[in-house]
Amino acid sequence: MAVFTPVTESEASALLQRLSLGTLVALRGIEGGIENTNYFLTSSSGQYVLTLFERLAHEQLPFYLYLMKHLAQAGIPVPDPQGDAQGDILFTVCGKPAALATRLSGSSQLAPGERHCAALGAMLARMHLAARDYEREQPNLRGLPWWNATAPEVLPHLDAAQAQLLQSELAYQNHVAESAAYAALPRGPVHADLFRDNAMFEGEALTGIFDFYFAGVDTWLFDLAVALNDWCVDLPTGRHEAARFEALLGAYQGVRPLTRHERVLLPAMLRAGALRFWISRLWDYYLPRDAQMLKAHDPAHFERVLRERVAHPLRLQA
Ligand SMILES: Nc1ncnc2c1ncn2[C@@H]1O[C@H](COP(=O)(O)OP(=O)(O)OP(=O)(O)O)[C@@H](O)[C@H]1O
Ligand SMILES: N[C@@H](CCO)C(=O)O
Repeated sequence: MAVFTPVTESEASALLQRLSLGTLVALRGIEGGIENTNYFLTSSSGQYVLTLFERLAHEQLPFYLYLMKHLAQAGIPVPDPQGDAQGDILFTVCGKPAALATRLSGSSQLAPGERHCAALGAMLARMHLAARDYEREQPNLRGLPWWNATAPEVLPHLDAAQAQLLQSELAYQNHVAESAAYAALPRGPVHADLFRDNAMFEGEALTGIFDFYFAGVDTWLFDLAVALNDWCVDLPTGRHEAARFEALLGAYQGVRPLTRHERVLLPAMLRAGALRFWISRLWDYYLPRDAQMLKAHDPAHFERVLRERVAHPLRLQA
């Protein structure tokens, strides 16, 4: 369970009062999630999620929270951070930066079919377009500079073959990032962590996407690759699953067709997406932080995905 910081009912009530959102009815810690403390909060005026940010600094948070607000106002179904009378949406609870956002209905579809993937792909493209006029700037803080900085911390924990893979893939991604094709990729605010557990469905209808706390300005193609690597993968083997892959990519392109450079670099970005989560999972696994109960994600999965993407690059027709 991801309750790193316990919140009392009186602390939650004080926040509700500040936001004029009625009186507290229920407060329940949320299991799952490995980054932040999350509670479902029901008040006399509605259902919300209270998040205490454990790793992110106060200065980084306005980018995420105002992005969510921007997207919500543009009609993208995302949690809408609630503001006080001054319009502030970032607060302090138990000494931690905190926000209260609307709760999405539905539940995550952890075994998605083609229709779920298509709904997600279309929404991802809509989200990219809706974020184009978002004015705040923040790089993807889990981008290439972070991979380069974090790899030396995890390398001592790897065997020789893993270390070789990590180092050669990093070298390849640094090389790609210096290319003219990469510089030509369209970019903007991206989610950067749009996994199955960060979307909600009711049946086959997508009711929303959430957990924007890895968002940043990066290439749209990287965001798409992260989603394809999770939604369209055979989990035991790490192989891509063609029907779901076509469904997600086709629906994305139904809203925003890929550019020529994006088509060329998709195989490289699928590798980049696998590398990003292999490194972060290694980091969480070998260098864990305190938690009441913390279940680290399995790093070996993204090692398999990366090996697959290197061995069997997907080619799109030019
Ligand atoms: N706005 C929301 N509406 C409905 N449910 C939510 C909302 N925000 C969070 N949740 C629930 O809380 C759980 C944990 O949230 P989340 O995934 O954001 O955790 P985290 O620790 O911040 O992130 P991570 O995915 O990085 O582990 C989700 O799986 C979901 O069930
Ligand atoms: N989506 C990440 C967890 C952090 O949000 C992972 O699966 O490793």
